[in-house]
Amino acid sequence: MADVAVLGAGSWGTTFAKTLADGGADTVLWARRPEAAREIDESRRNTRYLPGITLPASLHATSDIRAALEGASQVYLAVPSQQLRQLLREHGDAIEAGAPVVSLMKGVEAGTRLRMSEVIAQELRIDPERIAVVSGPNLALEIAQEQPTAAVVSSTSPTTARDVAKRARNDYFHSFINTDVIGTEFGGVLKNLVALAIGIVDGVGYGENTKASIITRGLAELTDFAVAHGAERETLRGLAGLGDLIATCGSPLSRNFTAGRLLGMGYSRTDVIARMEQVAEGLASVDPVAELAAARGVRMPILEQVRLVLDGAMDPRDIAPHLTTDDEPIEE
Ligand SMILES: NC(=O)c1ccc[n+]([C@@H]2O[C@H](COP(=O)([O-])OP(=O)(O)OC[C@H]3O[C@@H](n4cnc5c(N)ncnc54)[C@H](O)[C@@H]3O)[C@@H](O)[C@H]2O)c1
Ligand SMILES: O=P(O)(O)OC[C@H](O)CO
Repeated sequence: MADVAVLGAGSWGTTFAKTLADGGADTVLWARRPEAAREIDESRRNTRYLPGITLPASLHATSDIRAALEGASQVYLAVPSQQLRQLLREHGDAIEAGAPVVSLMKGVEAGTRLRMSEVIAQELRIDPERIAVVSGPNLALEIAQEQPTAAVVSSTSPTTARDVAKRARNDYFHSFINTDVIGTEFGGVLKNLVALAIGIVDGVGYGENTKASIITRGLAELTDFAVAHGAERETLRGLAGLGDLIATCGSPLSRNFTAGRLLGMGYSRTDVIARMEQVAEGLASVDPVAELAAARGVRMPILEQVRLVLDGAMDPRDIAPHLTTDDEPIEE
């Protein structure tokens, strides 16, 4: 029995489990594939997702999800967003009563358009005060290499946020806290969409002016969207907004940037999905976010263009920080 359980042994789940274990938490990582659990447990490696990284001996792995959850006083979730509901439906009853449940994910559920904390609350029927989310400029491999990094832990309960932040920290990883779950979650979701746009720009071969223009307008766009849904404007200027935009839009480690780059090079949506070996959450979040924006009347020209490129309805070379139909100057 471990004190802390992490579900999902991809690049982020494994890195976060290492981060917790390096901070002194007695941690177990659940991997769907038995061979992945065996490799982590016996060889201290997860070669598929974290090449070159040696995992701490104190971190244990199992493919038995119910054994992983037994006795865990905190549960961290790191599976692709579209898979979360089914996982909780099948195994949520094994989560210990009262244990905080923490989303490490950055997606919106297609169809329901719900954020991950909302899916958790709905499926587990637990008090939102027991739920936390972690977000920020957190490219997994850099953290696994123990490069100094910060994130923000958000919960409507300051106590839950503090309890999680105290565990999720070590010499190279620091957790700040806030109570703006909406802003923190939407920051992580929407930066993926801007990263897709920047990847498209890169794939086309445009330079830094175009990228800086789109990142800056992207920040305005995602802030308007989040605020319209109840977020605090300030959150989007923090680690979960601006911070994550800088990391994700500037790094070839980002899967969303990589997916966008392929689109910019002329690959179709289907080809891009087929070529991605890890999850690029932005691809599944584009439509639900566009639907949410339309419902609240939020103008999102960058998102709209990414959507058109994905649908094959726009030449990637035409992507710009504004819509070509924008004739009248608008306020910055
Ligand atoms: N990788 C990062 O740098 C990073 C950083 C911050 C947040 N995140 C977020 O973390 C979440 C997970 O991303 P990741 O990078 O670990 O993805 P990944 O593609 O590296 O790994 C996904 C993991 O989920 C497992 N999985 C897939 N389908 C599943 C299912 N139906 N049930 C259970 N497990 C399943 C896979 O086997 C794999 O172990 C995403 O929402 C992502 O946005 C990732
Ligand atoms: O690889 P991405 O594009 O999913 O980005 C990973 C993290 O969210 C960066 O903070």
